Amino acid sequence: MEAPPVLIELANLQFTWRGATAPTLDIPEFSLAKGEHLFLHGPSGSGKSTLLSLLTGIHLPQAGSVKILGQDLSQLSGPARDKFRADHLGYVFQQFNLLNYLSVLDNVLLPCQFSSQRRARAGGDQAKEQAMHLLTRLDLANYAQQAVCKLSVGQQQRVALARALIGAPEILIADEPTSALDAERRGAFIELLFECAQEHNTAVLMVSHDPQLAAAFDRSVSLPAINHAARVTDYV
Ligand SMILES: Nc1ncnc2c1ncn2[C@@H]1O[C@H](COP(=O)(O)OP(=O)(O)OP(=O)(O)O)[C@@H](O)[C@H]1O
Repeated sequence: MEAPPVLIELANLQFTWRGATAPTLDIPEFSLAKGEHLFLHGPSGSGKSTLLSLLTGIHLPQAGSVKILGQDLSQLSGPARDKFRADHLGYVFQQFNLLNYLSVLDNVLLPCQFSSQRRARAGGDQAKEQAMHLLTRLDLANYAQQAVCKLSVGQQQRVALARALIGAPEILIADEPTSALDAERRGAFIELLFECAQEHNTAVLMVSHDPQLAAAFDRSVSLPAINHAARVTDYV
């Protein structure tokens, strides 16, 4: 059987925050294949959020390459990277980042406003139907017209998932998406996330501190703690 296409490919990546005494990230290789569910973990400060900011093209590495769907992000201008992100990446944030003054349905539809590709894949003028399908799947259909601020934390989390998946982005990135949920609801949320991602043919890269969640994933990658002392002596 042919290997599934590679969606994310990092090679010889180095990134150092300004003023840091050691590279924040030094990753010889890293990849995510189509359909894969990858768990990324590591101690606080190991660079998980920094890595996500490179995968989403918010920052660029000083060395090496970040290729998403074969596109080297360093070759794109800032606005082109913003468009590329909106077209191909769904993102679930730790604090959800929902717009409180909009309804649940309008929050879910937001990516279709920023990306014509996502809108087309969501059915164009029928995007509302895909949004309602996702909301039904996530047990939120009755809340579609409610303001998101009236929802519980778990419900808001599911709205954030629906928003990330509308228009079937190739990659879903979830940054500590379960940290606001209790242990029981964490497992259920991950299960739902996988099911919905599969329906939309979306690969999943999830970051979490919680090693107990790793078992549910195809593969785990661990970022080591940044050893400033050791690196500094390296340079002496
Ligand atoms: N904007 C920034 N400017 C300078 N240094 C930064 C910046 N953001 C992060 N860092 C530094 O980069 C290192 C990695 O931080 P990062 O937030 O990526 O780690 P993390 O693994 O996501 O941590 P946590 O699990 O606590 O969220 C830390 O030493 C941090 O102080």
